[in-house]
Amino acid sequence: MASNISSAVVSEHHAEGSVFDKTSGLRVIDLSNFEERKQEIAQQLVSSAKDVGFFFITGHGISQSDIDKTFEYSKLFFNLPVSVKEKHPFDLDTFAGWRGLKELSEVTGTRLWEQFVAPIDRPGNPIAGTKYPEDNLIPGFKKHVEEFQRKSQAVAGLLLRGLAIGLGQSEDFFLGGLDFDADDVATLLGFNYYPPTEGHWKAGDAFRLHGHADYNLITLLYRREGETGLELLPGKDAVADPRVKNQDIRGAWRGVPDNTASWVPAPPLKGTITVNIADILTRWTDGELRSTYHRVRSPDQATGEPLGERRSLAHFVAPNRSFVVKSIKGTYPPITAGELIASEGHAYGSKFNDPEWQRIAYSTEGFTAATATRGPARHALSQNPSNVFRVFVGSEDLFPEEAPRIAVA
Ligand SMILES: O=C(O)CCC(=O)C(=O)O
Ligand SMILES: [Fe+2]
Repeated sequence: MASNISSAVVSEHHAEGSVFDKTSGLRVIDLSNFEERKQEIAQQLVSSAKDVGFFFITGHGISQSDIDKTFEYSKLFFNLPVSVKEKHPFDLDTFAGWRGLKELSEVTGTRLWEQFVAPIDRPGNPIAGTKYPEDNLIPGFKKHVEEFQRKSQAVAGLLLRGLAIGLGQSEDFFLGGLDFDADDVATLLGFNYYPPTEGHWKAGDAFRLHGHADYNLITLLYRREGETGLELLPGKDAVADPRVKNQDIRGAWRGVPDNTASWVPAPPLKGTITVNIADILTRWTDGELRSTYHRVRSPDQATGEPLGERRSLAHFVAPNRSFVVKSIKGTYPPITAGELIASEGHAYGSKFNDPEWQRIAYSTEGFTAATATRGPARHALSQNPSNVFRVFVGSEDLFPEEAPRIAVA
């Protein structure tokens, strides 16, 4: 049984020792004493990975002070002036770098999210030396990112060993591409910053992060207590999405319409890391393990959610770029992890000037009463039914240093 979980949030202890979070229904998997318990852990991991593709882990050994320190670096980075951050722009080939509110608003339709995806800065990396601010601006930042990722990657190693065991493969089956010291290491630490919404929205009817599935192998998502908003769409994943061709699960920067019904809230659970299966693992396992769509909804004042800033850390664990991903049953053609990652980056890049894609991904199709009944959105939507997201870009005062590029009808 998980020891460091508050009994107030975890309800059911099932006969076989499984623990589930009451709010989200997600399984809480205790990784402690992995070597002795790996068969049991393996069964729990595979069950969750096949079912929702999301779960919480405890007994992971990452200290709260390491996590807190990484969140402190997040503050230091995002507090830098835009003129500094934009010197390290998002790179389409490696998925690393900074994406600001203005850029993301054009691609995703939301103006409530800023991201810095931090690489491991090895000399052989094509973007070596280009993605970090000068060390005197944030002393020790790059070094800390590497140390933190090394620890987090060790936890990912346990998860991948467990998943391999549970699938009847050799224990190191998924570890082949995870050489952290190689020059083509591709694992990244995503820093997400969602600005405060207080005074701008009265209800939880805008999205901080659009619905998406992660492009990488497996994600360890670090969140802060009380920072709600993450929602999942069980059953809607990379394989189930008809817009993703069955023979081609690769990054496509797919947006799932945010109006789709049945999003399940998954608030953070004290002492745990949230883990999700991502596209490369789905591809590798012929769709057996699910890369599930998820998003971050803006807080709803009516239900007392905090309206202040929100931050998260997404450790996007990925095989090294030269590693060839071959699906177990041969459903998908072999491809290098580097190509998969770059195709996701380029798909994102191609959205800049593609209004038709934005229309399909984020706006009206299937738009239902679920959103239409919520406060300001309803009114604004009635003014401009063509795109629900555009109605929120009127709040330029949120980001005074950025001029609005999208006209509000
Ligand atoms: O901020 C969150 O809770 C989710 C972040 C996420 O899904 C991502 O960075 O891919
Ligand atoms: Fe994600």
